[in-house]
Amino acid sequence: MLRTLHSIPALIIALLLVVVAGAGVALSIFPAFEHAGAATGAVDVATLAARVDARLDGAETIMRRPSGVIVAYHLAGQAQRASVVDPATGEALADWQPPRAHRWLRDLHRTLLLRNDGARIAVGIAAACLVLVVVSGLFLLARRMGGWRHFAGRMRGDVLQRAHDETARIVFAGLLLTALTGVAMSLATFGLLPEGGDSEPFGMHASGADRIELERMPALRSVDVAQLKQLKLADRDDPTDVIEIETAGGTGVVDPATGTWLWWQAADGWQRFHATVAMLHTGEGAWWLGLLLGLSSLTVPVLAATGFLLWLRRRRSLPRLVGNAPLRDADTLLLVGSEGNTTWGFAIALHDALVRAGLRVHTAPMNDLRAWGARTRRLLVLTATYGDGAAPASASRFLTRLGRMAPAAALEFAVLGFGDRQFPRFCGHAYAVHEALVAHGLHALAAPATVDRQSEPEFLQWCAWLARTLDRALDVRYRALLPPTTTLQVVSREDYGIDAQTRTSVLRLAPVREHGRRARLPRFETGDLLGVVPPGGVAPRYYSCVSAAADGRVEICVRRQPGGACSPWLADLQPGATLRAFFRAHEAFRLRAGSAPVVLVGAGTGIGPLVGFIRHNVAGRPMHLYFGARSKDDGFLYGDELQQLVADGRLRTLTTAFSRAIPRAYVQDRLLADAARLRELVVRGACVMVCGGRAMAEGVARAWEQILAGSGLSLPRLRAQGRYVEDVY
Ligand SMILES: Cc1cc2nc3c(=O)[nH]c(=O)nc-3n(C[C@H](O)[C@H](O)[C@H](O)COP(=O)(O)O)c2cc1C
Repeated sequence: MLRTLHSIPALIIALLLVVVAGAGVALSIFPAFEHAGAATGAVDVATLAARVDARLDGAETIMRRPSGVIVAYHLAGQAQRASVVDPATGEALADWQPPRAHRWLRDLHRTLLLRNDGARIAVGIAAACLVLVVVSGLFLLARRMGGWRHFAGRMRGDVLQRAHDETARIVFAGLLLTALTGVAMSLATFGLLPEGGDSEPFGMHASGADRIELERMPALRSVDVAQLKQLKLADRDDPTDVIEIETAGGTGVVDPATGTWLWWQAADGWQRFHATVAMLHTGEGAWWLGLLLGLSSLTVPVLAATGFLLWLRRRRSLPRLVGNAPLRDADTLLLVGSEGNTTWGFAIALHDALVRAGLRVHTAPMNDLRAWGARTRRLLVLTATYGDGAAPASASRFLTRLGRMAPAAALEFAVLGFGDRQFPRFCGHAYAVHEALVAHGLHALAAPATVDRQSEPEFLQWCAWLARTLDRALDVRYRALLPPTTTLQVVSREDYGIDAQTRTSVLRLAPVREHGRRARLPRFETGDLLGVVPPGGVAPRYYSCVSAAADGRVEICVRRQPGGACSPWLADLQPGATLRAFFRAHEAFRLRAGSAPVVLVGAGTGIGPLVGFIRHNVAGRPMHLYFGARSKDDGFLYGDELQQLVADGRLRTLTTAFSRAIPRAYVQDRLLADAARLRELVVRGACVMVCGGRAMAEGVARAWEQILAGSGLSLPRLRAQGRYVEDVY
């Protein structure tokens, strides 16, 4: 609902807003320019009027522009002239004319807003839609960030998602202000808001033919120039004429014979409201605000374009279900909680297997649940987790809806969570759903199970358990929903390791020219994952990228797993061979920006992304590497290059641990030996990046717990701050 509320109006109004906002941007920047040229100095209106009257022949009207510039209309010969005047002397400084570009843009903006009824309605609706888009976008963003508490926290997602979210986070206040004031101005142009200021002066005359000097008029002396909008002086040739004045505080008429008020009406609430709205919308009168609003509006095209691309991407990867039974007929309800859609790949495989096994299955997003089907006997939930253990987009309303539904004691259920162990609340949403279903009276078939980073074996293991529980054979044919792939060619390879069966190879790959299009790599960073589907295979295997797209090639480390589905094939590819692969962002394993020291810990192929970070460390940030291999001559990946990186200062220290040397040592032993130095580094703000197998990562985490003991810091705290990150496989 929130997403629909956000995307549909966003798409409809994006174009219109780009035009209106575009002219608005430029307009809102003009007050800032004008302000730069405004003369300053506090005087009252009587003094200003006297000075102008003394210096300029036939001065008729004095205006103070919202930017502070004073403009006087006076006679020059027979013609009327407008001059910018110096309030300190009343002297004309230059002819005044609004800049041509300003006039043109103002006319365009106003034609859209004021002259043409259709356009006025469209712009009014667009402004209302913008309010909706900004507010719904704000809630969506808060949800993605894991709640309002984390609203200012670190952004996650790929480049496109981050560009959209980060821009929105910065400019939402400016856009909301523009939208709300735009709605108010639209309502006012349609007469739906009162204008205020009901009474008008009528038939006012000077009390005598003799006029006192402007400078001595008490009414004009009581008004500061900063308050002035417009002052119309009395006609010299008409002894009965009066002085009319409009200020920020109200409107009045002054008797030139006495200099006192003939009539005064203070601005009422509505007039003040409209003046404030106009000032907030246009920035006229507050040049810095105009600049801020202008810059926010400038981001509308960026938000529209990135939002559209995100929407398109989500739509393209939506799943297609075959043989989906209506809820009322289904004995099995399969609910899916997903945001990036990969969980749907598993759900479709399970759906098809259950249907083949003779069950009547209704599969739907978790948010679609409104009631239990009359024949539903079991509920299966497959859900991902986002934010800080929160629901993914397609499950955001599930728990609230469940709370409103009737208890269903006859229903049995099982939950399978999809997540990433590197997040502190691994599969947090799956556990929350399990508990809510138990609390709702449903019967749990088992404790929640989990799948780490879309692991096919873990999923198949759960399916095997389900088959036994249902007492049915389940033929699960999983096909990952893969993103578009790129063809890569092996350019070079280096092999490490004595045993040919378990050798590790470093492969360097380059993009290939396809369909006549230039060979180019999609964007990816060091530490992101390269997904490779082996010939005849269905599920991708992921390899950490050593290089980044900016390096112009893809570099990965592949360790042959005897009997493995992908690595023996991949590691045997010779230069010239091609493969198809795709990239997956691995946000949780990015090098933190800044100059704080970095402790890199890796073993085996885990060295890959760590070497990449060091290679890119041209600024010489302090980096300390702990690397575990079998021995100096067996599996010591990048041995020569690491020495070189130490020599040129990109790597501060290199500490190795060889598990097949005498005495044998593991990286965690080296870490503990350096405990005092490492504790000091972390206390001073260092971050830690660990890459390698699970057993190594667990050993390393235990070592860090000991290292940090008594330092006032803890591993969970470092993890929560994003200062202890792992890439574990
Ligand atoms: C922004 C973001 C936040 C995430 N937060 C968590 C989390 O808190 N816990 C977790 O176990 N997994 C988390 N994940 C990992 C996803 O749950 C996991 O990749 C899942 O397989 C995605 O499924 P989907 O593509 O169907 O949405 C997060 C992923 C992203 C991109």
